[in-house]
Amino acid sequence: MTCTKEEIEQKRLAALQKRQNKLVPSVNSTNKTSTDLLCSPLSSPAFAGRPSKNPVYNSNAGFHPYARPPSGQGSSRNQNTVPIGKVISGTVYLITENRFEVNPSEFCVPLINVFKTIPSRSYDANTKLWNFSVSDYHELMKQVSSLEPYVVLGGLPTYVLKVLQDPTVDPNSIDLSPVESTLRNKLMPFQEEGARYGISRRGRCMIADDMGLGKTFQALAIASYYRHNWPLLIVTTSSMRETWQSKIHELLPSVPLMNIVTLTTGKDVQLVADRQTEIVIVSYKITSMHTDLLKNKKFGFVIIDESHYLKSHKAQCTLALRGITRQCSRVVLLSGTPALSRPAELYTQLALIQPSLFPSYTEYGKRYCAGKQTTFGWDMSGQSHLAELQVILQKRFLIRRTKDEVLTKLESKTRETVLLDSSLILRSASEERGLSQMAEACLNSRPTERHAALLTFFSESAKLKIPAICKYIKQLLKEMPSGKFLVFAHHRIVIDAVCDTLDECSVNYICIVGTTPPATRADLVDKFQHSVSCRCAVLSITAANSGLTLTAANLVLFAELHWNPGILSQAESRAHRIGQTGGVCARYLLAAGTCDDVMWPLLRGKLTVLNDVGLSNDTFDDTTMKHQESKNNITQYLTPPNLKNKNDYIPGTNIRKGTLKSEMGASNCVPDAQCALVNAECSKSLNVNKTDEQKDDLFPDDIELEESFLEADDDDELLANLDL
Ligand SMILES: Nc1ncnc2c1ncn2[C@@H]1O[C@H](COP(=O)(O)OP(=O)(O)OP(=O)(O)O)[C@@H](O)[C@H]1O
Repeated sequence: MTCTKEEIEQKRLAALQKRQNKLVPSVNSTNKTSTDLLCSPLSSPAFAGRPSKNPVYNSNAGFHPYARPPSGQGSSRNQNTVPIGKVISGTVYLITENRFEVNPSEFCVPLINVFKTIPSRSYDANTKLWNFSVSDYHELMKQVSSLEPYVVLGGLPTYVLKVLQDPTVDPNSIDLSPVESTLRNKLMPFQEEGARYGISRRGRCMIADDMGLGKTFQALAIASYYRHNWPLLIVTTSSMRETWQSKIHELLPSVPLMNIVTLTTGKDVQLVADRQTEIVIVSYKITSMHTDLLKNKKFGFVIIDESHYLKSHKAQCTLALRGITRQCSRVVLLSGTPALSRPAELYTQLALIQPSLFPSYTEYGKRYCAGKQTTFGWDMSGQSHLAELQVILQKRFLIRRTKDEVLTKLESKTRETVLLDSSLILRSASEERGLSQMAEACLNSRPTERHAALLTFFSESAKLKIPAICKYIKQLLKEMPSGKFLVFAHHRIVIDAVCDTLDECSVNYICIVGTTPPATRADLVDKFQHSVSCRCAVLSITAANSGLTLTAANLVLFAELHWNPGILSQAESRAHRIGQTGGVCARYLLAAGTCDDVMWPLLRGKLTVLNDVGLSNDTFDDTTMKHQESKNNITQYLTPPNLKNKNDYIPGTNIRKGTLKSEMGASNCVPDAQCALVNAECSKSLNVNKTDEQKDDLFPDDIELEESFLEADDDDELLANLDL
């Protein structure tokens, strides 16, 4: 038997009536009838001054106070279709330290009327949302509660309110005289400010300054200030242990060398337990191997260098450090790139600094990573409420300065891309088809399959790029007869090919890959920095992107990309840091039709997210493009035509949106303005403001990606990343 429309509506009303009756106890006024409840918001201050007929009357359903008033007042929706029992929800989040915004699920007159009673209200015509002063937060929430249960706003989480109310210590009031004078006298003014910040946070913070700004100096200054809390544990990458030891020796001469233990093998274990040992320096790997030993030492101060390695909250090393830091009073994290690609990567580090601020990873992810539950668990690969996260980071966790801000004498870094000569990127028709399929798999397959597709594409592209890379380096050596430069690559075959080319051209160089022993690295760096004849450093992107100072170079070439913008930024900073006396150019060698075509726009999108949360001021947008000399027509740079999906292409051209070709702009067929628009669209579709469908369009998890990436790597860089 089927019901008529009227019968259905009657049943619906009866059900609603029942539900409203059930709601009675949860509403403040227990004496109200269900009809009162339906109409109760009408008597709230939000409706003051409103004509009594204003609530939309539905002949079947009665008054519905939250439907938008009839036409002419903004909404095109049919008022009569709004069901009585509908609840208007909304989110509240910070947009600056002093203001918050409300984003209701839909237009709602009573809510707007409440907004209009708040003195600090402000309407943003761009977002079409209302925002208010934080000082009016409780007042607004109190007034909105009078609209319950029809309007329910999710307020600011308790931890956000706690951060806002935090009594702050003025860093300028801190006296640095307890810091050992040798170090104190060397600190630059911004480094003093960093040390003061750390002390004002009671020794629990992150120094997130740009690479090469002397985070080591600042961390040791904070540690020296809290010397009464030692023993001090320094956790760093295996290649940086010796550097830390020599810095301590140089900057804190009052610590006897015999009281510093650099734990490299099991045989030093006894020394850790020794009572006179004041400082222990360990790698991440050894931290996980000897967790109990380190816990027993009861360190009072822990420095975690390059803390962005702690991306995964489930990794063994993270768990070990959680146990060790929980029992100590001071924890200082150091990273120039705390999140390499997305907000989810920050959680582990933040939880080490303040274990109890965020209730859980899930809560953090739901709020700041647009966390969504999927059939495979939570997807935390997105981003949300970035402005609020930025406020929390700045108020509670970290200090970050860029080179531009503090090293005014340091010349700026420029970034260029060179489109390699495609006539040298030889491929047969079947290889061409294979590449097209790989590109298509990267862009269109399911996220789980996409990882593998990208890895295959990456390694196939490496082989193809080699002749063009080598030709470019030969050309460069001719055009630049003097001056030093760095060449970063990932695959061993590319690194070997670059070394062979340098040998062929009789160029003196150093090479650092994952298997280069830490002790040898220091000698190689010394040779590059000081030997006039040594012109080039060939470096593995994964093994040598951090910790090295190679300021003798003014040019940094990237023969291959990496999907992590932070890794590339770190690598560029080997040359662009304190000690650099000239300008630095970072030059990316790209080949159209290879995986560069997929990775370049991906990188730009990821950087945009980090900019939004205040963890990067970098973009790849201002990169200028050059061409390696070629006899061939530019049309060969087009992405293979069989990949075409009409929506992915610039109308009227063969150019895929956001690809290398599209970035070449006016020179070939796309007017500049159109090109800029396309690139903007492209970065939007990559990571920023993603819709659910677009999210599916991304490589979801760098951690997983990197693990499989390392497995697929034919170089010993695997060790470099695992033997941290
Ligand atoms: N106050 C200072 N006086 C002299 N040299 C300094 C000072 N601060 C930093 N340096 C030098 O600048 C270089 C970079 O310092 P450091 O390695 O501490 O930077 P960082 O921020 O930790 O870099 P990264 O993020 O790349 O590890 C080093 O060679 C260091 O000796």
